[in-house]
Amino acid sequence: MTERGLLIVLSGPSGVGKGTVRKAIFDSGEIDFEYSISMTTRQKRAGEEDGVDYFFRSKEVFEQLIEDGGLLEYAEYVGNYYGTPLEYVEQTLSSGKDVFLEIEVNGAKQVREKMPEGIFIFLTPPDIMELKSRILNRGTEKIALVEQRLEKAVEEIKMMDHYDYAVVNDKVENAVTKIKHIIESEHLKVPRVINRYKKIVEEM
Ligand SMILES: Nc1nc2c(ncn2[C@@H]2O[C@H](COP(=O)(O)OP(=O)(O)O)[C@@H](O)[C@H]2O)c(=O)[nH]1
Ligand SMILES: Nc1ncnc2c1ncn2[C@@H]1O[C@H](COP(=O)(O)OP(=O)(O)O)[C@@H](O)[C@H]1O
Repeated sequence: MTERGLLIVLSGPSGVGKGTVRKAIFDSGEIDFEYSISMTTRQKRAGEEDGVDYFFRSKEVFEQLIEDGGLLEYAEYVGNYYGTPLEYVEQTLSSGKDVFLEIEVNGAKQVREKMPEGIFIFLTPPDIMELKSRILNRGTEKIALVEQRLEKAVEEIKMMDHYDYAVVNDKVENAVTKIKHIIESEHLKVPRVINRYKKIVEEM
């Protein structure tokens, strides 16, 4: 039997740098994982592509998928739905590959309940003013939305104690190094290593 892949969940407030850090880990080429593309009802931003950044869908399509049980988790975030399609996650983990989710905190909580064997990593900003300046610098949100996202961030940071690891995103390289170490250490945990040996013995 193929050993199930690891489920890695990276969460944290909007604008903290989740997308930047995830892309940097992926681009380093040192860690192998499949990124689960989320579905959302929010408007596509300039430069975003359907099926790459998100599956951009209508509210009706999204709500139908909720009803059909097609989402591992979902959340409403500043007026839009965001969710993780279940089938892709399940098939990829079953095929032995690691899956990486980059989601907000309410979704991460649901995943923790359904798949407690996952690794839950919380990415934190060095401080709240730095978070504000990152959201402003990114320039993707209107000022009222920036305020809403910041208010939400304060609530989100309080949920840190539901996670296995907390990583400060001071410099992207630092956060990337730490997260790579976390993933590598998880692969070295004895129960996983024993499973690998069992597989070799079975095949002998
Ligand atoms: N629960 C959940 N949150 C998601 C999902 N995909 C993205 N998010 C989160 O939703 C929030 C808003 O995403 P977005 O509008 O793309 O803003 P950005 O991540 O700040 O660029 C962010 O915290 C995302 O990490 C998902 O599938 N499920
Ligand atoms: N360590 C960092 N130092 C400075 N700026 C950063 C850092 N990480 C990310 N950023 C910038 O902050 C903004 C938000 O990052 P992004 O990855 O979109 O966040 P999230 O996916 O958490 O919403 C982007 O403009 C990004 O370039």
